[in-house]
Amino acid sequence: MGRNKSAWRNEKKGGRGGKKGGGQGSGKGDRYAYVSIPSENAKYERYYKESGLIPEEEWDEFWATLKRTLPTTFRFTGSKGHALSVLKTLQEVYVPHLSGLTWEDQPVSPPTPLPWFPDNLAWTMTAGKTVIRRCPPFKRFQNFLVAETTVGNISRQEAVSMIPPLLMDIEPHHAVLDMCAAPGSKTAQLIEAIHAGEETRTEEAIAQDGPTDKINNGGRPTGLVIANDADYKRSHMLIHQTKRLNSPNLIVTNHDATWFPSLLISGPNEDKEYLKYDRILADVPCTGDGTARKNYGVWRDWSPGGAFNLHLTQVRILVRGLQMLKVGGRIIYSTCSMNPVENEAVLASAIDRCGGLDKVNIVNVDHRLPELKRRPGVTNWKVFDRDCVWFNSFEEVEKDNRSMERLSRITREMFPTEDYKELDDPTRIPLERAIRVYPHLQDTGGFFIAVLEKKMEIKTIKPEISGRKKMVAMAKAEAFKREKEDAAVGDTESVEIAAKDELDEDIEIPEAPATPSNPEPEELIPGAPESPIKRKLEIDSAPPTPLAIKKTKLETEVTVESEVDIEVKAEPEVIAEPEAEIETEADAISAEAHPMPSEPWASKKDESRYNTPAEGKVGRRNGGIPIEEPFKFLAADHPALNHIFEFYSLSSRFPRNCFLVRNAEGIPSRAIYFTCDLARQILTYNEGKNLKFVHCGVKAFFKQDVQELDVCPWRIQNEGLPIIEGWIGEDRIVRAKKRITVRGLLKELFPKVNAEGHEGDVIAEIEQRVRELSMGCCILKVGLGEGEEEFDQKIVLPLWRSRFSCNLMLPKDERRAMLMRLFNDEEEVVDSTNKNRARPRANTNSELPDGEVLPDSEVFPDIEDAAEVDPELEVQDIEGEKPDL
Ligand SMILES: C[S@@+](CC[C@H](N)C(=O)[O-])C[C@H]1O[C@@H](n2cnc3c(N)ncnc32)[C@H](O)[C@@H]1O
Repeated sequence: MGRNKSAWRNEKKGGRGGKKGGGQGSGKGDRYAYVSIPSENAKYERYYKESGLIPEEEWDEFWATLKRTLPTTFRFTGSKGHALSVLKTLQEVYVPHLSGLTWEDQPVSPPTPLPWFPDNLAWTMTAGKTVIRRCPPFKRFQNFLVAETTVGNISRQEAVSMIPPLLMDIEPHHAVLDMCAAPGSKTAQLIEAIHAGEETRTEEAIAQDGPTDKINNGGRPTGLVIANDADYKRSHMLIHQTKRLNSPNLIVTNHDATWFPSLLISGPNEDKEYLKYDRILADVPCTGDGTARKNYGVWRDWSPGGAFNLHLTQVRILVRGLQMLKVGGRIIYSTCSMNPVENEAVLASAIDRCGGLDKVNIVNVDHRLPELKRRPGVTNWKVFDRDCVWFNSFEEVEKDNRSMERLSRITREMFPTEDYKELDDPTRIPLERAIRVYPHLQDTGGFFIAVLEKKMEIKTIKPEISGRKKMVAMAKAEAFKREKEDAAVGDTESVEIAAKDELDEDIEIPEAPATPSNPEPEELIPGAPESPIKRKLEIDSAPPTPLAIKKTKLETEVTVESEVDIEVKAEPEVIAEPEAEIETEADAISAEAHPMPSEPWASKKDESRYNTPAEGKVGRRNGGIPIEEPFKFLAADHPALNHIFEFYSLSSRFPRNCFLVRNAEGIPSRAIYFTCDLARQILTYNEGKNLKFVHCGVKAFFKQDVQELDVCPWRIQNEGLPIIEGWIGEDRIVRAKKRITVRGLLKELFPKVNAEGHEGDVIAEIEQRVRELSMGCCILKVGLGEGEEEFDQKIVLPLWRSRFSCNLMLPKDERRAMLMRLFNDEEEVVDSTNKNRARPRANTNSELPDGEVLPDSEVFPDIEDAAEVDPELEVQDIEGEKPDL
């Protein structure tokens, strides 16, 4: 945020330090002009120039590309049928209008698909911000992108960041762990993969007869994604980022991935066992030096020591992931760094610790994504120390006579061993199977990816040699040596033994990662506001908690002992903060999850999020530790569920045991959430074990104030609708075919039920059917029509039948997105009744004229969520909030 702002401010001022011109396609219309940020860092340049990683003949192009602003890339939500129709709109409506344009006499390119991404589902766009804001066809395109992003059909994501999930081959039954998930762009892809093909499978399942549906689970996936991040606030960004996907197959956790706890689930014989994952993503914290094209902080803060700091944490995360993986399962290790110390050295070290190639190997993925230009992982590299001295081996470090403090963080594991270099040695680790993506190859950021497969259970983990302990040992040894030399007595052998003892001791107690009481040297952790380096720092500088104290012991368990399933015992109880409240908090700190305010298609909502400091709405805390509401499952025969199943004639094949609420009493007082069976097992079997679950479940039903006793107060939430709609009985369904009906319902709030034959009768087609319906929630199903006036796609929307009107329960931004997509209508939604303006303070309907029911939570979703937790908050917030009319 800060970085980009300053970058653009600099540009307006004429810039400082940035080079001008050059590069392919440079011109006013394209982004291919050097941006005037100080894209200079002598050490960074020297490191990559002298590293030998980039062939000499490619250097100029590599370096020039790194200095250019990254093109904007975005992705369609592949698992949603809806999103595919949005892709069609892009291809058939927008691209033709954006082709062949010039701006200020310069050609401007239309968006094009990323050649290596399957099914044209990801696109790249080089048009600059000025063009997007000022050139009318691009401006219209921007509106389209904003609208579709808001409703979850499009996600803005850096191109290279899309690669790891594509190599995971996730299937709907997989248990997937995303160890370092925030802000969640890859998590979204993992969730989409879990839900791939669900729409078709569900339709087939619904069409089947029969009382039970155990085998195909009603078409729903049986797998699960667990998205974890060690940073509490960032773990809540995950909720925000994934919310648009409405997945019941998601749990968000907040643990340090180096000792991610083992989770109990049902075993095959009614017993319990620890969950092992089919797929794991370890997209670890890194220096992020491949992100210089979008992260100004890299230019400002890159230093050779950054990689040393992170190497050990990266190894530990990967080793813990390998422990938790099923035999035959795959873990993807990735970073947005190009430095071998954070990449190949980590792979080699983790494989070695796990027992070598018999246990874990690197999978050859050369044939995958054939259009992706890449370079193989390196088998030989040098290490550049903080004084910009190159070392070819650890022996050279040991011989160096500069102060130990200067060399302390360099460990043997950071170097290639001789056998990596022997390409024909079948026992060496095939590091060349990893993927290196360099910016100049396909106009992207720099990235590293490796796919690892677990071949056998890992029984023992080889210990690590800690840099810090080594430093102490070596410093002591050196001091001792000097002492001896000074005294002209002593033998060098005893000095070596002293050092060795320290190193051995190190094996017993691995080094704890940096904490406030164990800070990193400042030079090594520069704090660029949005840099990944800063992100690491944020975690390290979190207030000390009992959790941090516990770390050392648990890390010892992970890295030294045989594979022990970790059960967290000593952490203080952590209870969920009310989600809505935290989302607000997370909104303010979101650095990466959303388009930056300066992004041309960042929505207003996103911009305000960035402009709002994280203050005011602080969640409840217990001694600095966030308080989370527990997840309580409703009994299958709970009266609220009985009422719901009866009112909506919900099929008996729809599972009743996966509904939950978020309060300690387990009372369905406001919202009822739905999740999958594996998530249910995890949340119930691991309850009371101090695990930090921060999110699970899709809001399926919400309790509405109703005027009459026989009206079911449980209305279907829009986010839960896709999961439930197919199982609802005909009694609560209104069917339509005509475009005019859909448009009218989207365009107008509270259209009259009794306007038959009068002007403004927007629901003529369904009026009779709506009159027959009893009051309350129902669903509108628009079928596949063939006539000219009919719709050619399926739509299902929640509808509320009031005494005098029927109203779609959709937030305005969703109405706008649909109006734009389906009818190319960019005009405002109308409220012909004007009733919202006289909206009462609280969300009671009794004060409304004509007995209308306002779907409050749809108009004010955050407020209602917050109100669920604290009734006082409800009144205060509603008073303070201005309806967006
Ligand atoms: C490179 S980012 C992950 C990006 C993410 N996978 C995505 O695609 O949006 C690294 C994340 O790791 C988190 N992190 C840092 N140290 C961690 C640890 N020890 N355990 C778990 N997460 C950690 C950071 O908070 C940060 O969100």
